[in-house]
Amino acid sequence: ARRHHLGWQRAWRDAQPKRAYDVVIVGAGGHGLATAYYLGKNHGITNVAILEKGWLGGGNTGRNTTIIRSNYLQDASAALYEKSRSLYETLSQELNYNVMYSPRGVMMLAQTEGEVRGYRRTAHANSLQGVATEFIGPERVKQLCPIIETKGPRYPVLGALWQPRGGTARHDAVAWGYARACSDMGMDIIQRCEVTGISSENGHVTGVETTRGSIATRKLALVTAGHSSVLAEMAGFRLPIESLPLQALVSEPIKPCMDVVVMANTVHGYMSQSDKGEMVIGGGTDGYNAYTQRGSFHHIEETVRALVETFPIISRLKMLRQWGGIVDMTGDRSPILSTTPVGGIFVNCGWGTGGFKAIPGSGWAMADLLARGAPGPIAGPFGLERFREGRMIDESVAAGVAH
Ligand SMILES: Cc1cc2nc3c(=O)[nH]c(=O)nc-3n(C[C@H](O)[C@H](O)[C@H](O)COP(=O)(O)OP(=O)(O)OC[C@H]3O[C@@H](n4cnc5c(N)ncnc54)[C@H](O)[C@@H]3O)c2cc1C
Ligand SMILES: CSCC(=O)[O-]
Repeated sequence: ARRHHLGWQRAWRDAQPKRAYDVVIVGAGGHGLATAYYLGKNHGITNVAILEKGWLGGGNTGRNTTIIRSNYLQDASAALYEKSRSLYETLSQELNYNVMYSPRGVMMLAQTEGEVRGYRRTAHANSLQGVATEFIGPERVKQLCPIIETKGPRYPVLGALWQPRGGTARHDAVAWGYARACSDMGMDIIQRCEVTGISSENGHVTGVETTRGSIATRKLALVTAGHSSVLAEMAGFRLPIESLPLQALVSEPIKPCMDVVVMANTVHGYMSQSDKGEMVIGGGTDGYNAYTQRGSFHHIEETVRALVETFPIISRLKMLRQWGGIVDMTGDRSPILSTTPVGGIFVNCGWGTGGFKAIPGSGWAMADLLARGAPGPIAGPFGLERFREGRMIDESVAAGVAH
């Protein structure tokens, strides 16, 4: 019983930093942990440290509204997000950890004629990309989600882009599952260890300064979401990223009333119901750059008011909790998986408001880039150079809610 009891409690070692590693990853969020996991699993590289200034999963990965989908427009996005969505399908088995993946279906409402045309276009693109989506009419929307008012006076529901195998997963469990697997492979996850400086020699990285001492490495991955520009500045280069708060809120728990995810870009909100019964509600980013992770009253008003015509039931709900994260927004709303101007330094960032769904696919592609020093087919289009070349991968419409 004692061994079993200890086995149950064992999650990941609270490792002490060594003086040097083959690879150092800054940021123990979902993307950093998944990158480490696939480095070990796909490439046999395990002399790895994942450095986290707070607690693992405490950044955006532990603060998001957990929507998983791959119904983006561009071919490069479809390859990345569909790889990720398909890895989520068996992630619990892969990690032997229940990440509670729930393919309950995701719909993006069309509430203007422009959105009808836009989502029909995306549905056609998805069918060419091997992503299973379809454009459905208002009757089907009502059948799938009876609490929706499809005949609202200002924004009637004209249809939706429907992805049946989209859904949600438990965000903490995704981080914890990857962390335990990395620890079991002998990697060191070092929490409460902030990177405060990055050293290099003759244009190549040599190590990092941290609040727990210096650590040498010749291969460094910066995976720090809203703080990516801060880390890049330590290394002496800049990133085309803006950091803004993105907020979310949950209502008091109520009886099951919604078993799909609904996103409404026109009114700028989205909603699902958690397994505990809370309505999980999100909207757009705050209108200014900041590093706060707090909620704000005006946001409740803005987001709930936007959704109340489409979901009248929320007008009588009490809101329970509100919070924010710091999202790393690129101009084209697509991520950056890339080498950098400093030899041996790589970045995985720019996931903005929609990177939770990409964690497994991003980790897979980033591990490949780190192991081989050059991007594979999935990471290839997402290099930093696209911003110099003007080769945008424009997903500003497909972003969760148009930001
Ligand atoms: C409110 C909200 C709702 C969202 N909803 C969704 C959604 O429904 N679906 C979806 O796909 N995406 C969603 N997202 C986006 C998604 O959460 C993020 O894109 C994703 O979690 C980013 O993961 P990450 O690992 O890159 O970053 P994080 O999880 O933020 O991890 C980065 C880590 O780096 C650490 N760090 C920073 N600086 C340092 C340093 N100097 N030294 C050491 N460590 C450092 C931080 O502490 C942090 O833990 C949402 C985001 C928010 C905020
Ligand atoms: C925060 S928006 C969620 C998404 O991109 O599906």
